Order: sequence, then C-alpha cells, then structure tokens
Amino acid sequence: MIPKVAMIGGGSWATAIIKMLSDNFSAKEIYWWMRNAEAITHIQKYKHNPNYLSSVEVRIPEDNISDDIAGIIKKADYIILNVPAAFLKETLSTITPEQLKGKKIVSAIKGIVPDENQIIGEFLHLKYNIPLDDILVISGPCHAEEVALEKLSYLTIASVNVGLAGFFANLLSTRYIKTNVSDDIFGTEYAAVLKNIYAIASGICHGVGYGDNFQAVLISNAIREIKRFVDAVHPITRDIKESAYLGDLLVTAYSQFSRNRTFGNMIGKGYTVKSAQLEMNMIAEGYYAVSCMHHINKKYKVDMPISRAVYAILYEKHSPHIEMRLLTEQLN
Ligand SMILES: NC(=O)c1ccc[n+]([C@@H]2O[C@H](COP(=O)([O-])OP(=O)(O)OC[C@H]3O[C@@H](n4cnc5c(N)ncnc54)[C@H](O)[C@@H]3O)[C@@H](O)[C@H]2O)c1
Ligand SMILES: O=P(O)(O)OC[C@H](O)CO
Repeated sequence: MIPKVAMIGGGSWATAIIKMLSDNFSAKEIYWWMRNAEAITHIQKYKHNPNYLSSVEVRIPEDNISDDIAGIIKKADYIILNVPAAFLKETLSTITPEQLKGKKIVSAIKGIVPDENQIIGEFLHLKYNIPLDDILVISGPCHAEEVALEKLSYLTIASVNVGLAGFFANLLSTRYIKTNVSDDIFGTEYAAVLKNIYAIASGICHGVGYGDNFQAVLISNAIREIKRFVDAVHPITRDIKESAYLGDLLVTAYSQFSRNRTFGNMIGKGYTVKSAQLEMNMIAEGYYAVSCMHHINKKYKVDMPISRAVYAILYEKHSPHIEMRLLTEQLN
C-alpha cells in the first residue's frame, strides 16, 4: 500500500520536509495543511511557499493542499506535526483522539507544549491516546535553509518502534539527506528542546561581547547539562556525542541560520523580548522552552546553571551582562 503522508504546518521546516518527501524516490501521496489560506492559493498557483523557503519548488497536486485540517488528517496514515510547540494545542483543538486513531504520528517539533509542560511524544500519548509504538520524532542536526540549498544533512528518526522509524526514514532519504534511526524518543526530544535554550545563551554571550573562546566553554558545559538532564529523565545507555544530541546543539549554537541564536544575540545587545520577537518573522522555540523547562526541572532538580541564567534574563528581566558574568563563575 502506498503511504499517505500529511504535513501539518506551513513554516520553513514544514516546507523543507515537503521538499525531502518530494525528492525521495519511493511512491507516496503527500498532503499539506496550513492555516494561511492566502499562502495556499499562492502555492497552488506559483508552486512556491510565499512566506518561508520561497526558493523551494512545491511539486504536490493542488488539491492536496488545504486549510481543512480534519480533511487532510483523514486522508493520511502518517501525520507530521510541524507547527511551533506553542501553537500545537490550538492547531489540534478541533481534532479528537478518534480522528487520530490508527495513524502514525511524527513530531518534527522541537519544543514543549506550554501549560502541559510535556514533550510532544508525551502529549500525544497522554492527550490523544496514541500508543508509543505509533509515535516518531524527527531530529537534526538540520536547518531548513540548508535543505533548501540541498546541502548534505543528516536526520535522526526516533521511535520505540525502530522498524517503523526505519520505514519512515526511508521516505525522507535523498541525495542530500542521510538518515539514522534511534529508539531514544525521550532523550532525542529533550535534547532537541534544550539545545534551543543553549543557542539562546550562545547568542546572548555574543551580544554582550564574549568571544569564541568563551563560547566554546559555554557549549561544552551545555552538552554536560543536556546529559545530566536526559539521564535523569530517561536513564538509558546513550552516547551524548551522537549527532542527534551534540550535533544538534552545535549547529543551533553556531549557525548563521539559527533563530534561537539570533534571538539571544538581540537580547544580549539590549533588545527587549517583545522587540526581538517582532523583529523576527520566525519563532525561537527556546524562548518558550526555557520557561517550561524551569517548571519541569522543579521535579528533577538537575543542576542546570545555563538554562537557569537564560530563564532569569528572559522571564525575570535580569540584566544579560550581570547574569552572564555570574554564569562565568559556574562554568569550567
Ligand atoms: N526551521 C528549522 O530549521 C527547523 C529544524 C528542525 C526543527 N524545527 C522545528 O520545527 C517547528 C516549526 O518551526 P519552523 O522553523 O517551521 O517555524 P517558522 O518560524 O519557520 O514558521 C513559523 C510557523 O509558525 C506558524 N504560526 C505562527 N503563528 C501561529 C499561530 N498563532 N498559530 C498557529 N501557527 C502559527 C506559522 O504559520 C509557521 O508555520 C519548530 O518546533 C522548530 O523547532 C525547525
Ligand atoms: O536552529 P534554530 O535556532 O533555528 O532552531 C530551529 C530548530 O529547533 C533547529 O533544530
């Protein structure tokens, strides 16, 4: 049977994954939901997303693109969730567990559901009764902008059902996309959430004037912070140096394309949170994630000085200069 894959979300990562699915040679039907009706009309007419990665040619049938989320979900057996975590509940607000029953749900989101303080897999399992065996996670290191340029990139597909992860990985592989499979769904998700926070820290440091030497210290402390946290939440044997953990942290903390780093840089340079957000047409997930992590870590009590400093700057209005100066005393 030909797999039917639906993309939920119209941003840059959604556009990049649509490109991968289209460039992959195996037979499949692709459906695409986005909330912006004007963008849909534009894509149907001109074959390009007007708002994100507009150089990417969209080669799916016009009728397969719609703003009717229930209709799109009904047609597909693989549903890729790809809106920022802050909007996931709102996006799925009209969808019932019954409508998702029997479908494989793939999270391309790197964030935490606000209020629930749950990673996406947990949220899908608890709120929509999706069996863990039917949940998959797509992780990087991979930036949408480089996918658009067909720069060689590696993805990790995680699921407790590694056979399913392997099958789905084969739908994404192309000349420029290589895929790995992992069974560490919780560690992969949490590491992806945390690295956005450390990329904000990296941007703040750059913004207040620290150089590459200190940034290297910050990031080597950040990977240890990630390891402490994922080991506390889901203690299995894992190599934190694998690309899905360390690689994802490095690309987000150093890349010119990173929204989180760009956002942090603006905060370091003195922008308020609101003005930095207005300046960017894109979402820095780490801003929302650091607040959720602050609450989640009340339970685990893991030592996370970098995450705590970012929270203090973004949510308690502490001075980036002072907070980063205090942080330097805690790193090694
Ligand atoms: N861009 C990347 O390179 C990349 C890579 C890996 C993972 N991700 C993850 O993919 C997810 C989607 O991010 P993105 O990069 O595509 O986002 P983006 O910043 O490119 O686009 C923003 C998206 O948010 C949507 N949006 C904005 N306001 C909304 C609202 N009120 N309600 C519903 N939707 C709204 C927009 O329609 C658009 O789809 C995030 O979790 C991100 O961490 C992104
Ligand atoms: O790299 P950023 O900061 O654009 O974040 C988006 C995704 O989380 C990348 O993995």
